[in-house]
Amino acid sequence: MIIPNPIVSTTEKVVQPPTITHGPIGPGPVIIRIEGEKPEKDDVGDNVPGILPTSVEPGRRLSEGERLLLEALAELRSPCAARTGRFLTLHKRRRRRLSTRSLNECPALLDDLHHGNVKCVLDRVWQWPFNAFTLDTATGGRSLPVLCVHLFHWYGLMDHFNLDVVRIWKFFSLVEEGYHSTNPYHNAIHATDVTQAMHCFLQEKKIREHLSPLEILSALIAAVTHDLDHPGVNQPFLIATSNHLAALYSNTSVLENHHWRSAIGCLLESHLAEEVASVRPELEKQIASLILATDITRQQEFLAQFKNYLDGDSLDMRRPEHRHFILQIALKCADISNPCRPWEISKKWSLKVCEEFFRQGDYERQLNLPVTNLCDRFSTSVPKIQTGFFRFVVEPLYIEWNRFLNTPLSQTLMRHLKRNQTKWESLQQQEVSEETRTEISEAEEAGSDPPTEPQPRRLSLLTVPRFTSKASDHRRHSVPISMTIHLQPRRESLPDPQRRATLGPMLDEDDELSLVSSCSSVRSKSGSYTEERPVSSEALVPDLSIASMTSSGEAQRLSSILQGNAIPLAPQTGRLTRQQTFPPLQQPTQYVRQRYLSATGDMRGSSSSDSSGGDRCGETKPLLTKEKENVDPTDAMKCIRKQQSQVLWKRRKSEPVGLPPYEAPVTSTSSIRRGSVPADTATILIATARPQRGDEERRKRRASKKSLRRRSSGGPETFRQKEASTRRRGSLPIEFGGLTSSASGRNLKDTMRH
Ligand SMILES: Nc1ncnc2c1ncn2[C@@H]1O[C@@H]2COP(=O)(O)O[C@H]2[C@H]1O
Ligand SMILES: [Zn+2]
Repeated sequence: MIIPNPIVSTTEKVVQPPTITHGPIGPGPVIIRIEGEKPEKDDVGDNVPGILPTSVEPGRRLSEGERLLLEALAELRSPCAARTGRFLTLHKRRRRRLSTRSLNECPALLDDLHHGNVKCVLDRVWQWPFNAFTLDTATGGRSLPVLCVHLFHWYGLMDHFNLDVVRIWKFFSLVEEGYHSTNPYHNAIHATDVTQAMHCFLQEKKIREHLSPLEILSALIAAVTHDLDHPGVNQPFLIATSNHLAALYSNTSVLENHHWRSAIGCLLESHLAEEVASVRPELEKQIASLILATDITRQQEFLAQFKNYLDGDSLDMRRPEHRHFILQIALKCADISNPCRPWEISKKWSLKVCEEFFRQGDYERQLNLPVTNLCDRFSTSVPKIQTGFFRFVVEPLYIEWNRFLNTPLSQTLMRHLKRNQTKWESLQQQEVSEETRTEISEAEEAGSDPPTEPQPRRLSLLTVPRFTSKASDHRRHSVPISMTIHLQPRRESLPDPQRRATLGPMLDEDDELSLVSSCSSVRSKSGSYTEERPVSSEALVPDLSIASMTSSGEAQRLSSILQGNAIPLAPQTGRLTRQQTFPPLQQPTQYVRQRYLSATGDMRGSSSSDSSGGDRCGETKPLLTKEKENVDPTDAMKCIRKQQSQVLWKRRKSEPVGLPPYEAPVTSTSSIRRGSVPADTATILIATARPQRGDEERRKRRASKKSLRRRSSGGPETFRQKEASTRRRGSLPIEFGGLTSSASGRNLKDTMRH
């Protein structure tokens, strides 16, 4: 079978403004790229799908005027914007192009592949032990379109709806592109996995024999787009960071609303919508409703209804609304089906999803937001998350699903689920016993009884800050100084050797991610703590950034277009430019470079100031006020810190304790005092600092009852914690609550709220 090349379109020639690219150095000769044309041999590098480079009028050099004009056009529609502009929370997509990407230019090769490994995988696509990672490898990272096109043929949807295969390819390529390949979990492979699970469920007799082609079409499209353009953080994070999507969807099913609307956007952009014009309203309605059902916070609602139907034996699959309900449940089950895969596959998903949680925790920490329990790599672990998720989320749903289907497939799912659950429980148990052992030995070492005060779990795995000599010099009390989070550009970490040894039998050496959450601190011989460089996992190189659409105005506009209330934007102007919204865990310089890829004038203005390394706080003000939801987090954080420093400085003057001279702004390597520090600092510390187990001073304090009593009777931390929590309003991060008393804090809060 010849797989159509999704890129070289012979049937359509989209009229788009040309984009231009320069040679490697300086403006140089200009190559014009025109959509739909075949590339020159040597110019097939980093193509935007649908835009292939070619030299028009070979040999002719452009005049200066033409060059400037084309440059201006390119600014409007740069390759980056073209690649990322159609979605709302886009970011850099593929960091490196897989070498097999060049297969796009060579369908015959792809065909060979298809008849090889890919065919092998696709031949078994109806079976439950499906490994989406294998398909992804076999297809050179194109599992999503390969699987979907295969399924569309298999179900006869191409013939039934008379679909153009090129448009179908284009549609799935757009969808694939809309997934963030740098998300460990919410990426195109997850979409492939869920679609395959959905395919298995659609094969179940109880379901299959009643479904109409339109329902199959909706179910497959919903499955593959259900997490489209997922930013890798959850809804509470979007709300807490005042993301424009949260405002757009009134804090309700924010991501799911965004996913289905992005799906419709792909239908439109690929022109598939035109091909299904006769059924389009119903198709869109079903896609929206199916995707909205995947909101995990609505689980109880669906589960209760499902139980109701099953208890009353009242499901009638001849009724469209009942079929639709079952498709909703099927998609929900498919979405959380990874715990029901064979252990090796399931475990891989578990590690990936947890890594994504932990990254969110890192963002929260960096922003001084309260770290979500589930996302705190220092206080929870993969086995703990998994046992909870399996028990409280997956099992209840799958029990009912099995009750409904009651087939070999559903029994297989339950079997895998139970087996995997037992494995995670046993891993968790080992973890607990190991921690208990560690605590006892530590207590013995400190010459005291085991601590009676409640200790955060897994304290021994806390990241201990690197104390700069300067900070240590200034330290006056026995209170641990903390807590600057040294966030390196994110990498995956491996479990520490000790823990790996404990969990050894359950783990493979090639596990890409840490089974435990993190063990990034090690103690050197000298007794000081150093950070262990986490081990990189190439396949899971994290986001450099997460980005968002230019403005909520554009989001609103897209929204109204999708609802059919507005004239769609012309292709040239309909592309939304990208801007970062969330903090990148990387060096600011790298971030600046990416941040200012946007063609927005204001942003360009800031770019130069950024690179000059001047006082960016003042310069980011227009950003904070003008482009509210797209605040550069690096700038925002610097502003926050600067303003904090101003507050601290003011307070310090009246502070009874002689504090070391404060050096503003606080940088990532400076430390924040704890204990006797001024009120606002303490509040910040609560959000960022965690007690450091193993810290010599803390051991001493633990051994000293007097010291313990002093702490528990309302020491600064206790007091501030109380104060911080009472001050906190709504979804406002703790840190901002702590700043309410100061004018600068108020200003900052106002600014951030927009
Ligand atoms: N193995 C897992 N462990 C913990 N959470 C999971 C796991 N699999 C899925 N989830 C969560 O369940 C959610 C289902 O919807 P999403 O795919 O949007 O995001 C998913 C994750 O947040
Ligand atoms: Zn999902």
